[in-house]
Amino acid sequence: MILVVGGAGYIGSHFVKELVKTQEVVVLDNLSTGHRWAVDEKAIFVEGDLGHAATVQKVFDTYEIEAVLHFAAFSLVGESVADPLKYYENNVGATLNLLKMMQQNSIDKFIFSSTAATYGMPDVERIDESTPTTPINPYGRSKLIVEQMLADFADSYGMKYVILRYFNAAGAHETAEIGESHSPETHLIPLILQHLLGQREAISVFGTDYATPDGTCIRDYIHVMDLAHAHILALEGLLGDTITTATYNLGNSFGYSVKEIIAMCESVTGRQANVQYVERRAGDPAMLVANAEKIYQELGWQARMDLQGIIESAWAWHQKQL
Ligand SMILES: NC(=O)c1ccc[n+]([C@@H]2O[C@H](COP(=O)([O-])OP(=O)(O)OC[C@H]3O[C@@H](n4cnc5c(N)ncnc54)[C@H](O)[C@@H]3O)[C@@H](O)[C@H]2O)c1
Ligand SMILES: O=c1ccn([C@@H]2O[C@H](COP(=O)(O)OP(=O)(O)O[C@H]3O[C@H](CO)[C@@H](O)[C@H](O)[C@H]3O)[C@@H](O)[C@H]2O)c(=O)[nH]1
Repeated sequence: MILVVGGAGYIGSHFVKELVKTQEVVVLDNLSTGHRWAVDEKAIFVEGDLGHAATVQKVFDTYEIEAVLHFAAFSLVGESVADPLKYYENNVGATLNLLKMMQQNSIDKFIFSSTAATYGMPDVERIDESTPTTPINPYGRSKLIVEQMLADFADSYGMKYVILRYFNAAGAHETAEIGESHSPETHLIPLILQHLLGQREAISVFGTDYATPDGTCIRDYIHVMDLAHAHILALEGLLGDTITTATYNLGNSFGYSVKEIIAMCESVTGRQANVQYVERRAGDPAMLVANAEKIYQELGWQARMDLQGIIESAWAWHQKQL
């Protein structure tokens, strides 16, 4: 049995849909930002908080858990700057509880959802795993602290782990049964598509004076099912004892500016956006683009969906929400 913490969230629920094809799955989620409807019906669902020791212990007592995948976190850069306590409490404090309960129950296989935000503002075109990690916002720091705890736990307690540093997740499941559904929504692609569906008056571009070719921020967008497949490979590696500890970037290795994303959304939907140029958002680095060669070399993982495919799948999902 595999435990997926945060499996009712955007990325976790897409992973669960894939995992239930081959494994028995328990999802633990407090539904703070996730949705019960997003959890595949083949998975067992437990509503509860990973920071609550008795809740986690009950899951470990009830099910024989071989490995834990940890997707649960707060993950908004701007919010983390406004309210760091919220981020350290949930992303570090509650995660420490989960790791402690795993140790007490002799569960030693762990996959962690980390982020490109751990790199901060690196001065490289493509970020690889050896790029220094100097996060520039509390969200990135909260994830890096967990990464460092995992390394210590591996050294001292023999914990086996895979850290996956995602770049910007986007897109929806091919069935359009699940997709990105955050409230409030803050992510660029869903905001543009909601605007193009008439649900928002305009799309704001945060900052036009970055040191990038068109002055807007550049990000590397990766399809949520490509992320899901990488987790399957990582899990197979841990369960098959071919991985003890590993850290991988997960991105498409292409950078797109905010303006380019808006243009691609316009092209996919055949609709014209009303764009407003506003101030920078706190905590945003100018450019984050992955070098994802390591996971290709070691696990054979490659992204399958390009930007157009990502936006087409997201568009299918958003249209279905009307
Ligand atoms: N979305 C991205 O682009 C992106 C990029 C890099 C990393 N990540 C990381 O990936 C993970 C998933 O992101 P997402 O976009 O799916 O977020 P999400 O908010 O949709 O999902 C997080 C899930 O965790 C649950 N959760 C949060 N705190 C919990 C707690 N204390 N106990 C139990 N459940 C709890 C929420 O209810 C939600 O279902 C996060 O760890 C995030 O930091 C996301
Ligand atoms: O209305 C908007 C929303 C966003 N942006 C910009 O679009 C880019 C992407 O923003 P967003 O979709 O909010 O994602 P990020 O802030 O890049 O963060 C995501 O990607 C990170 C990894 O790169 C993850 O760690 C985070 O969890 C995840 O939220 C950024 O430059 C934003 O400034 C706008 O210009 N207007």
